Amino acid sequence: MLVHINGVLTPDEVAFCRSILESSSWIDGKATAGDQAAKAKHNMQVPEDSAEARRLGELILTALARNPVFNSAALPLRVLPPMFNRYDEGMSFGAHVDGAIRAIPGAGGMRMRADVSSTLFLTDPEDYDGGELVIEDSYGAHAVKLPAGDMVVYPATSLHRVEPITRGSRWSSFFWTQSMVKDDGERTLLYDLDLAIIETRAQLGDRSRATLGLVNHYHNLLRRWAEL
Ligand SMILES: O=C(O)CCC(=O)C(=O)O
Ligand SMILES: [Fe+2]
Repeated sequence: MLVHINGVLTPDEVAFCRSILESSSWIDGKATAGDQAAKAKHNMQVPEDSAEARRLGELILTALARNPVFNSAALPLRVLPPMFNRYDEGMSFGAHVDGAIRAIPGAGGMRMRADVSSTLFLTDPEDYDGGELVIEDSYGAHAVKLPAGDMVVYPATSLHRVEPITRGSRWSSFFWTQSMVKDDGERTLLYDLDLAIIETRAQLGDRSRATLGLVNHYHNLLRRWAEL
């Protein structure tokens, strides 16, 4: 399931992130990629352990914690500290799949499973050409290019790529989430059910038996599928 989440960061937060990133150091993005992905990866990243990445990462984690759509779609158990990348003219990231298991920085060798991938856009679409994030699923390929502050969430199981930049520069934050529900199909059912519950609550109120029944069903499915 591919979900577009509006306004994860406010315009002020985007501007703040961009001002910090402007004075950060940048390294070759191959530093954090596995062997196959590294060959396809032509971009720049802020070093994971830099003060700038940590500070902005905290800001994004706080924004995610308050975002109901992210919490419903990803059902996060752990979120890896957000990282920051940039593609200047001519840069791209060819087709690849994200590694299944990642080390949690500073957690004494603890690792987590990457179930959900996210890109949070920090550049508005009119400021660059190319740079679409193209995600493949059983319905075909989806090209995603969102306003600054918006985010796309997609299953880490999908092949994806970033098209070459032909003008300007595309900045974003990207990160992985271990979900309480590792299977994308089950997560999608829970997300759709949550949307139906929101609609039912609005139309029938919280005291209706229909609302109560659906909420009961939601929690019972989550109880059945969640791994903590
Ligand atoms: O820049 C993006 O939108 C995606 C980055 C990506 O796919 C990755 O770093 O694995
Ligand atoms: Fe990726």
